[in-house]
Amino acid sequence: MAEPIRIVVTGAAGQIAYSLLYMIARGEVFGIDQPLILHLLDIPPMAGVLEGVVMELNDCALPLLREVIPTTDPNMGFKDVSAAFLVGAMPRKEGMERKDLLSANVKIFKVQGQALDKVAKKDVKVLVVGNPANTNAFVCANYAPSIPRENFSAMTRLDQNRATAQIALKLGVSVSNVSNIIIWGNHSSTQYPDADHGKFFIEETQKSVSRAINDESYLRGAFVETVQKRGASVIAARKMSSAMSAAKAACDHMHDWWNGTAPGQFVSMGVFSDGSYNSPKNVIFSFPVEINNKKWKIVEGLTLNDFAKSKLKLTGEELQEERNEALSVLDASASNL
Ligand SMILES: NC(=O)C1=CN([C@@H]2O[C@H](COP(=O)(O)OP(=O)(O)OC[C@H]3O[C@@H](n4cnc5c(N)ncnc54)[C@H](O)[C@@H]3O)[C@@H](O)[C@H]2O)C=CC1
Ligand SMILES: O=C([O-])CC(=O)C(=O)O
Repeated sequence: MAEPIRIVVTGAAGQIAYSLLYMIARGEVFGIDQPLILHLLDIPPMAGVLEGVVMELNDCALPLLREVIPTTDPNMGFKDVSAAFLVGAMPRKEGMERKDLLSANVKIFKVQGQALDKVAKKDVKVLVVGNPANTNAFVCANYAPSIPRENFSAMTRLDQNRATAQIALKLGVSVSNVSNIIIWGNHSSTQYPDADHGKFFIEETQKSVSRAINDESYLRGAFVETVQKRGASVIAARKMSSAMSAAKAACDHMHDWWNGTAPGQFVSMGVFSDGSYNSPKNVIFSFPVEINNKKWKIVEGLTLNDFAKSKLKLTGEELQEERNEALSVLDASASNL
């Protein structure tokens, strides 16, 4: 069997981690032949809860799990890790937008970027889940200059999964038959869920999602809004933000980054923009990507109509605003030292 690899989950005492740790430790992300050492990072007030999580992980008697290391020290949490799930951050409550969390959460990602830079493996794959995820990933990467920028990503896979599930429901097919639904831009209510390039299989034939649905007002209206507002709808119903589905999406994102995408299929990830599709450069923007040998590549050459272009412009502008606000929060906190 392979040598164990070290994986860190931050916010390990929180609700997303409670589902996520189990899925990782079962082998759902890195494979059923890959032993793991799990690092569980949280803040000092949660040290007692972390102990309980460690007990439960041990009690699961999972064959791949070689060791569990709970810690409240980022330098120990990130030491020699090959993959990092950055979940630890404050969640929003009813009535808030995700960007309202910016001033509270952005500082966490500065500290964690610095620790990753110092002690993680240089090829570490970093997935930021904590909100506002795109801007936090931008901050984290900027404080980890010795790690390539393409190793930092933000999670829009939950949005992709939500969008795929809505389309499957509309078509009356299984989600596993639907692919290439895209999330563009920010993990926020300005994101653009796009089914125009979607495909589905029925009776062993591949068909176009938009042609089969043939309802532009749905695809530009209710579909887009349902996905944009799904996080808020879950909060309104549960009084807590999505956790089980967020954990599943984090596993899907890292699984595909680690193992690659099938030929002709793409997935959405927030990654550093190179200006593709007229997006602003130097923000973490969600694009359709194909993955090979653990490297993602933006899918180029897709045709966007004027409606899509206007949506990409809006979400790109929001990301630029968030980035500028994050930088001013960090400047202000640096000058208060
Ligand atoms: N990108 C996405 O699609 C999604 C993102 N989220 C975001 O994920 C984050 C976590 O959500 P939940 O697990 O529900 O929250 P939670 O409140 O249940 O858990 C968060 C955990 O992070 C810990 N934490 C806070 N600061 C930390 C730090 N500096 N280092 C390590 N741990 C720290 C807390 O002590 C807590 O245990 C939130 O920001 C939420 O908005 C949630 C769902 C989907
Ligand atoms: O909506 C929230 O605050 C949590 C989240 O990011 C999501 O469920 O997509």
